[in-house]
Amino acid sequence: MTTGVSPRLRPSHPDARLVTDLVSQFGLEVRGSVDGLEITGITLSSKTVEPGDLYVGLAGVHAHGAQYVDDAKAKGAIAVVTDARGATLAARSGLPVLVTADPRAALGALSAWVYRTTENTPTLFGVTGTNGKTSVAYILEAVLRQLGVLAGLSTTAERRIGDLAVTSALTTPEATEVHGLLARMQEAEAEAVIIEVSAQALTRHRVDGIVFDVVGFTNLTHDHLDDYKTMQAYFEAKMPLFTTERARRGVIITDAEWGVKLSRAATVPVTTVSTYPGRPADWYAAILRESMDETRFILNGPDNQSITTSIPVLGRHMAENAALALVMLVESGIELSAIAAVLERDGGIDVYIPGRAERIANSGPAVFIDYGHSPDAFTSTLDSLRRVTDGRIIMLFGADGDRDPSKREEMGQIAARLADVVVITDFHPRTEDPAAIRRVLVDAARAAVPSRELYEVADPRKALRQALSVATPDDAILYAGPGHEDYHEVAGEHLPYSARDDARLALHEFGWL
Ligand SMILES: CC(=O)N[C@H]1[C@@H](OP(=O)(O)OP(=O)(O)OC[C@H]2O[C@@H](n3ccc(=O)[nH]c3=O)[C@H](O)[C@@H]2O)O[C@H](CO)[C@@H](O)[C@@H]1O[C@H](C)C(=O)N[C@@H](C)C(=O)N[C@H](CCC(=O)O)C(=O)O
Ligand SMILES: Nc1ncnc2c1ncn2[C@@H]1O[C@H](COP(=O)(O)OP(=O)(O)OP(=O)(O)O)[C@@H](O)[C@H]1O
Repeated sequence: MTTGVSPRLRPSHPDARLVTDLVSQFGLEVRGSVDGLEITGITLSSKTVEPGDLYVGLAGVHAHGAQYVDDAKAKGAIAVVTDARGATLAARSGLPVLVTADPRAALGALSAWVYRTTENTPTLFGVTGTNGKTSVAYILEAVLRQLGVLAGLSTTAERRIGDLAVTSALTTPEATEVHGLLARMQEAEAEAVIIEVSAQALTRHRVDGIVFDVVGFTNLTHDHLDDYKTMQAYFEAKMPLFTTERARRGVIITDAEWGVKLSRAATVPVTTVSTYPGRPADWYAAILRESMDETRFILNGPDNQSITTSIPVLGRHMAENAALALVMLVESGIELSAIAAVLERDGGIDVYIPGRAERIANSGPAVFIDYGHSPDAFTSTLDSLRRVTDGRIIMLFGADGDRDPSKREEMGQIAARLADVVVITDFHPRTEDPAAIRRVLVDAARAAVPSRELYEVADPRKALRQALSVATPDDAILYAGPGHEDYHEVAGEHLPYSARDDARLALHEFGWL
């Protein structure tokens, strides 16, 4: 069992910077002496402080970071940045304290200065949207690799540069970590860096201090209304990524109205992509062929530019993600003909997206582990699966505790409408009562389709076996939720659980593997 503090990637040979320079650069109020002090890093969690760090004590939802200053000092922090309240809390530590009114708002600029990330910056790609960010990021990285370009990656699943990877805790890391990561990628001579940008990241200043060369938008659908209350507020949280303060140009999927609205609100030059010929857009993607393992599509753009290629993943939405990634690459200055040549050479986009419609085995019923945890993600994957499945679709899922409860009913309804068999289980209950979460899903599914074959099985291991026990080799099982993750979060603890490993084990037990 673990409480899950993931390691961070940060520069291995950081240049030291004088605290006196930092103070004058940012006009900080100093309490204590900083003469001659040098810092080599910056962090806002005492748990991840390294010797020589500037520790930033932020007011949080549960605590004030300055409370942990003794822990930070013990790990080697040499000074603290915090607000007025934090300065009082940090005084006892004896560390010099640098005071600013809103440290979170200053964090991006401070971190960029500490790690010098505004110098020699690689080409920066940012991806946002409710669903598809991780997938687009992996596709961008794959195509860049196929083009011979080393790209660093920051996703919900992992932060990675070449063979060096660490597991992610947040979709978008805090600003201190983003800039440390960027500096590490610069050290590794990455020519490009791809960062998934969540709405929360924009709201909480996590990508401040970065100007992306190209930003991409997938879609905006029901999620995170616990944070934003309305879809309009959620839209307004994402919109600033498409302004000149944060980006140079944008690529937007305009299949739905939110994309059209964003393309109008953006203050950067925008290129649009659609999968509907009737929609006004600069580029159109059309599906040519779909199977459980591959989606082939054509993408046509201005000046008769065209590419026909495939992505080795199930789903129209994955082709849409690929189209967005390809147009983002074109907008970064890469010729489509150069991309077409390497994709032709390699037989398509050579990408592995962990836990996104990931097929577990090629024998027995097709089992897909998918990170879908919103109504639109369910719809997209179930629709795609229906088009390529001869037998029945068995949908196994649960819902996150402590995350937007308003989407649960819709998830239950969609599963009941679009699948043939529904198995409802526990996902990450976190601090909520798992039975109460299941009850909402079960009631919504039953109300939507009273005749639907439905099982409620709390233990996910047993639920998976329940799904397999009713499956034939022609059927498909969609296990939505766990994706790449290797834990279940229950009451503040991470319990080991990998749906991918368990699916392999279960397929063995049933004699399918
Ligand atoms: C609501 C939210 O964003 N909360 C974030 C916030 O937590 P918090 O304000 O509760 O922090 P706190 O526990 O009060 O602690 C205050 C300060 O003390 C520090 N501290 C705390 C304890 C300690 O021992 N030592 C220490 O230094 C913390 O680092 C923090 O700076 O600061 C923490 C430290 O950076 C984050 O881990 C935490 O993200 C939580 C886990 C979270 O779930 N965030 C979600 C909503 C989120 O950001 N999601 C998006 C979108 C995902 C998607 O697209 O689906 C994401 O980008 O991941
Ligand atoms: N373009 C899309 N449209 C609708 N659903 C999608 C799309 N792309 C992916 N999905 C669904 O959303 C799930 C999550 O995909 P992905 O991880 O790429 O999105 P994300 O935006 O990064 O989400 P998160 O930040 O929660 O990881 C997939 O497993 C799939 O079910």
